[in-house]
Amino acid sequence: MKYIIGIGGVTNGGKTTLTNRLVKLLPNCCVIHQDDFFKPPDQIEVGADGFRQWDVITALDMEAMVNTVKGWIENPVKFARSHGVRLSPTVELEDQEKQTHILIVEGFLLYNYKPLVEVFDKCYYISIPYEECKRRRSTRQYTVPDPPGLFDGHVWPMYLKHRKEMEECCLNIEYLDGLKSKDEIFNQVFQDIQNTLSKQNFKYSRSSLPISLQEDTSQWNSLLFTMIKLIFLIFILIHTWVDFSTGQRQLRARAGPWRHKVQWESNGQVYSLLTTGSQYHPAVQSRRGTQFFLTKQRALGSARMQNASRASDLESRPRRQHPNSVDSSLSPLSRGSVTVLRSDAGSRRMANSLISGNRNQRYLASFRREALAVNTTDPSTNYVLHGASGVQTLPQEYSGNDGSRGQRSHEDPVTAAVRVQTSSPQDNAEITTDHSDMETQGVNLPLNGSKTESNTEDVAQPSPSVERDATVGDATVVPTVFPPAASYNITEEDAQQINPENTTNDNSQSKDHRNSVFHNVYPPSGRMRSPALPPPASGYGTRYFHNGLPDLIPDPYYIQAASYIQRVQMYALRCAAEENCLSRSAYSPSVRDLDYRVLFRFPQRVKNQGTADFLPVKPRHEWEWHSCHQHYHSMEAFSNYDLLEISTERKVAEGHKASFCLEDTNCDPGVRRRYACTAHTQGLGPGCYDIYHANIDCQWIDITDVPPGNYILKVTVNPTFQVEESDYSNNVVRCDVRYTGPYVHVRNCRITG
Ligand SMILES: Nc1ncnc2c1ncn2[C@@H]1O[C@H](COP(=O)(O)OP(=O)(O)OP(=O)(O)O)[C@@H](O)[C@H]1O
Ligand SMILES: NC(=O)c1ccc[n+]([C@@H]2O[C@H](CO)[C@@H](O)[C@H]2O)c1
Repeated sequence: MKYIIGIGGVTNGGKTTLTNRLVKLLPNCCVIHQDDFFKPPDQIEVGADGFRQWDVITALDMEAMVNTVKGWIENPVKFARSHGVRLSPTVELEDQEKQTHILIVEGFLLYNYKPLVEVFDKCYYISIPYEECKRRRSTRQYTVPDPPGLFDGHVWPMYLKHRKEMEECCLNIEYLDGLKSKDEIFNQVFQDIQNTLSKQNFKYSRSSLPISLQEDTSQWNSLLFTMIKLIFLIFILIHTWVDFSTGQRQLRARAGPWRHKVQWESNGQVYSLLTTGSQYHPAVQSRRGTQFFLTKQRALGSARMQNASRASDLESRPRRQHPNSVDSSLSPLSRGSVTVLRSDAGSRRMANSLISGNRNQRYLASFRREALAVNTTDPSTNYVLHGASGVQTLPQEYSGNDGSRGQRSHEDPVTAAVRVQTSSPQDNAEITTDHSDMETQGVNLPLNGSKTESNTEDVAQPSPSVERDATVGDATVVPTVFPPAASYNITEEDAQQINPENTTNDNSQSKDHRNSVFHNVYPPSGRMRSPALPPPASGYGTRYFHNGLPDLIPDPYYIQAASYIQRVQMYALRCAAEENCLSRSAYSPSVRDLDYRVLFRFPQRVKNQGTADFLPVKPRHEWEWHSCHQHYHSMEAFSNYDLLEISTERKVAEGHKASFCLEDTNCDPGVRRRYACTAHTQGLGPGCYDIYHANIDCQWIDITDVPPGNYILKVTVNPTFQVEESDYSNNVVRCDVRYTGPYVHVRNCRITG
């Protein structure tokens, strides 16, 4: 049985407050928030009144919203699971027919869009008078804060207009007085839902609904039977848990082939990868003297010791790793001999993507794609996939090192689609963007739509505007030679000049090959093959946009769209350690390579909305080469990540400078990509976006030492103002973070200046 409830009403009427309370008490209840289907700010029309028209139906991606509702109708169990909604245990055991599933759709413009109106079984509408509405609204901080005069100039007039239209439509709506207390409103609605459901003979489990329904003896018998099945289920779960918790200890005690097990955890789900052990080469001290976390106290026997010496050998030999692949020593998946990948947790829930809290099916595709993209550079690689409960699984970010910022993939969407198809519906992170009080979280299932629209286009599918010509593409032109020490950036045209044949030097033995270990050892002049380029002009040589100033703006929607927790073992974090992406405790000598770090991962998208290129401060010859990630660092700090205490804004996790490689990952329609990290041209042109997916290396805060609680995530771009911008007030995004241990809920991301 499916029951869809609409909770509409005026802004700040108390829709979200009511919804959150209902969700907690109604069984198998999912929520869709209309606010999560707002289009991104730059797609919101500016009216003749000068205001962005937020309060009209075209500001929302209603098609996506309706599709999301349809997704629930098609399969509420799958939907609930994929959005992290806890289902009552009986759902697993009962007939589909007997199950009750409830969907609450909450929003300010629910009853003005016909395709949506048609789905409701029950419509509520909360209203409050003008003064109260204005008062409550003034206390609110939306993702995009209200400019002065918006309420009187746009919000309230639009509310009156829409309400009139709705009333003329003769819908059967139950009006609620939003001036009543929260309790009163809740009791009224809850009672009403109960009555309706019992009238319709909906059957609830007694434990999940706090009213007793008429039950006969046969129902009691069935309940008893269900209880027995439940106890059995709990027994199995405990057994599995005990097995797992002892797993790591056993692993340490054993040695030899097949004993090496890569384990990681994403949003509460544990994954593991068994390898022959031959793929793993322990890290050695880095050239830069970074202290490594790999401990010498490993008790893994002689097989490992051999590996260790092999690793040292490797360090002194040319490393022939494609820069777009992960370090093979850390990446069993990128080699041919990978053997077993399995999901210990059975039905695996993947970390990226859609979310309880941030909600849109189209996001789902894009982030799943991202999550599922495995860096398999070797086509001969075979995978054997096991799902403990028969659920098909694919490797996601099997380690912390699935890709660096220099290795951002622009994956073929077809491949992506295929991968998405093979994923299970459970492959979703639990991310909440609900803007209500953090305590009232419940089992929200927000599906962020608005954000979705643009992000999907930007991430999941190649934007029509993006010109993916060979000179900028990841795999084609990479200048195999470098200009002499000079203070300029190489633009796409420069790259062409340097490598006029537009070919890649494929001889990996050559010292000029970009992957050659000699590449960084020889002075740049030794690698010079092209005529010297003209001396730098001011502005580091860009010939495109050097008038005006750049203006970076981080995308708040992007951050909250795909945040999750990942637990990764130390030895899979070698590059990260080298880049100082871990907190101090990771470098303690007592830390073993099988110990876990807890990583709070999130994506980032930064736009240059200014009128000039954002260019690295350092001249090119001063860029620092990071061999682990195979890219240059062109400025001291491009972006900082911090986790703060809410009241004092004190840092609770040692933030770190985000690893980065500036590039035009994507551009607005009509704007050409000119900077590509893989072509060693770093910069961000006006109208372009520098995108960092949540599953790349170092795209996190190491929160191993942070206790569960509520925090603020602070993301700052151009934190030290090294590069001049026209506006620094939009460089910081703050988000509300609720960290529960296995999960993190990121909400209310906003630009805070
Ligand atoms: N019955 C009530 N009495 C007094 N204050 C209330 C009541 N219900 C909600 N509020 C307060 O009003 C504010 C807005 O509530 P809420 O977020 O639930 O509204 P909303 O209708 O979802 O708004 P919007 O659609 O604009 O997001 C909050 O500060 C909330 O605490
Ligand atoms: N959620 C948002 O992105 C957003 C941005 C700007 C304004 N709003 C307001 O939200 C209300 C509905 O809940 C509307 O009145 C919008 O003005 C929301």
